[in-house]
Formats: sequence, C-alpha cells, structure tokens
Amino acid sequence: MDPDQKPVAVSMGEPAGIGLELALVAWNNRRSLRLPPFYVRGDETLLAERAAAIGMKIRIESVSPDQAVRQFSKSLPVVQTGPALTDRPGEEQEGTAQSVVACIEGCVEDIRGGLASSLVTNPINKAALYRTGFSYPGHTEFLGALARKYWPDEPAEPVMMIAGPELLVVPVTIHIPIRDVPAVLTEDLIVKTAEITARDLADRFGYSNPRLALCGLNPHAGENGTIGTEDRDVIAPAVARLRAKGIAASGPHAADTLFHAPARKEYDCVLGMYHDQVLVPAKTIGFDDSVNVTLGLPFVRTSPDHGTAYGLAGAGTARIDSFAAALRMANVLANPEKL
Ligand SMILES: NC(=O)C1=CN([C@@H]2O[C@H](COP(=O)(O)OP(=O)(O)OC[C@H]3O[C@@H](n4cnc5c(N)ncnc54)[C@H](O)[C@@H]3O)[C@@H](O)[C@H]2O)C=CC1
Ligand SMILES: NCC(=O)COP(=O)(O)O
Repeated sequence: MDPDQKPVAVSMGEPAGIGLELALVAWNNRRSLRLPPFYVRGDETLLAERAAAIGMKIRIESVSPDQAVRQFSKSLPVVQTGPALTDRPGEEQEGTAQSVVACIEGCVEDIRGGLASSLVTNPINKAALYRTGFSYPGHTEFLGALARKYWPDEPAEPVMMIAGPELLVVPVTIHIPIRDVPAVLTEDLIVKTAEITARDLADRFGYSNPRLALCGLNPHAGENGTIGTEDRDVIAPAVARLRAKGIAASGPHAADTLFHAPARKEYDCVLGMYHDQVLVPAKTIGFDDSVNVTLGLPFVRTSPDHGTAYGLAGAGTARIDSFAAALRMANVLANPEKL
C-alpha cells in the first residue's frame, strides 16, 4: 500500500436514488473494476439498509477520512455525515436535503484539508434541493462557490464537460430554460468557457493545442443570418477571438452534422450552446461509460453522467460503469505524476 495514497471522497447524493447502491456494488467489485480506495460521506444506517434491500452482504465501517485507505480492503468506509436516515428507495423524503448538501461540502473540506485526493459526486435530485432553498443550478455551480470559499486565492470558474471514450462535450450554458439561452449566450461567456476547456484539456488531459468545435445556436448555424443572427453576431466573433489567442477553435458549425463518426475525427471537444445540444449526442454515444468532470476548479471533481434513476433504486440492477469510470478518472486526474 502506498503510504501517501489518499482516498477519493464520494458524496452520497440523493438518498432515494441509485447512488448508495452504486457505492456498495463498486466496493464489492473493487478489484475487477480496478477502483482506487474511496469512502462515502453519507449515513451508515442508510447504506446498510440499501445493502440489505439489494441482497448484498457487505461490511460497512464508520471511519474518519484519514482511516479510509487502510480500511478499504476490509470494508466499505463511511464518513458519517448528518443524522441517521431511513432507506426508502425511489421515494423522496422530507428533510434529507441538508444531509445531501453537507456531504458534498464535507468532501470538499476533506480535499482542502489534505484528507482526500478528489471528489466523485453521486447524483442529486435538483428539484428536491431547489424546493429547500438550494440556490445553485447543480453541483457544477455549487462546487464553484465552494472553491471560492475554501481556495480564495485561486481562480474558480467551473465548466461542465461530459467525457466519454468517443466524445468530449462542453455545454456553454447549462441548466437554464431554453428561452433564456440567447440572452445568456454572450461572446465573453463563449470565449471564457472555451479558454478554460482548452487549458484544462492541455494541462490535465494531455491534449496539445486541443481542437475545439463550436456549435451554432440556430438550425444550419443560422444560414448566413437568415435563420437567426446569434451564430453570425455572437458565436463567429467568439471563434475569431479564440483563434487570435492561438486556440484551435472552429465554427460555428451546424450541430446536426457534427456528431457522426467521420465528423468526430475532426475535433477533440465540442462546445454546445445549450445543454441538450451536446448532452444528447454524448449520452446517446456513451451513456454507460461517460463521466461528468468539472473543469476550471482548483480540485478534481467527477461524477457519473446519469441521474438518480428512481425507477431502478433498490433493485441492484443499475449499471455501475459510469460511476466506476468516474472513480478511476478522479484518481488519475488527482495523481498525474503516479499514473
Ligand atoms: N450529476 C447529477 O447530480 C445529476 C442529477 N440528475 C437528476 O436525476 C434526476 C432524474 O433525471 P433523469 O433525467 O430521469 O435522468 P436519469 O439519468 O436518472 O434517468 C434516465 C434514464 O436512464 C436510466 N439510467 C440512469 N442511470 C442508470 C444506470 N446507472 N444504469 C441503468 N440505467 C440507468 C434510468 O433508469 C432512466 O430510464 C433529476 O432529478 C435530475 O436532476 C440528472 C443528471 C445528473
Ligand atoms: N445534466 C447534467 C447534470 O445534471 C449534472 O449537473 P451537475 O450536478 O454536475 O452540475
């Protein structure tokens, strides 16, 4: 065992979803899945109840983060966070949101304190958190705020990237209503998002001068301004600014012909102007093994690319691939010198 090895911190996510059983199944298959040591910030009782629900005999041990690596070979380490909860797979419960948020923040504090290498978040139910006053659209923006709190001297401009073996995509606008996209989509936002993407692909993912393909917003990228003007007046100038800075940006491209196999050879990453423009192709091509990774943070965060999947919770049948890929990617990004 590497005495300096730090565990990956996993937040429990929405208790009614599949996150708990992903952690259980991942630990049970840790060798065959080649997983790094990890611990879950969550509730020990809840994990034990979910293990019983899916018919899994497993040892779960409550630990502090510094004990997790040593414990990992014997039992699933849990860092108790919040009160004991009752497991109701697929059923939203009042009063769990505080624990969900505390687990995410606790993991970030662990990284800041040198106790964890990186963070893998399990899916949250966004609407359930909004109802309790959570003011961030998702993890991505919340983690940006936590980065500014815990690393006040470092820049934190979170950018979402969905990374699969065949396709990398970045949505420039994320969780906003589609009607708001044109107003939010500014030249500066596109340039900033592309710069962070290019920098992190080079520094953390080993691309030299990554090729970024920017989608248009309108059908046929606006058809020379006849089907909408944003492509011509906002996206094209942003691409020109990026190219002037030496970034290998191209576009605006018609999005409908950007994702078939020959087209995918022409770029390293696609920047889409809104969520579904790029998450639909990314999940269609790589739903099982893509990872959601936040660029632009002073620490490493990944997550599976899927959501809470209430319909599968408690059945023990949810696919583990994306969660396992998220754990492996977090460990590699956090330990570039060792791997
Ligand atoms: N990172 C995060 O926290 C994310 C959270 N969500 C949240 O998840 C909730 C549900 O969202 P949906 O759009 O229904 O997406 P979803 O990903 O939970 O489910 C979509 C479909 O994929 C299936 N699926 C999801 N994960 C699977 C797995 N591991 N194995 C096999 N099948 C799987 C589900 O059964 C369902 O048919 C929402 O509240 C949303 O906010 C969604 C995406 C990411
Ligand atoms: N559709 C992707 C998603 O919902 C993940 O968002 P985040 O919670 O990682 O910001």
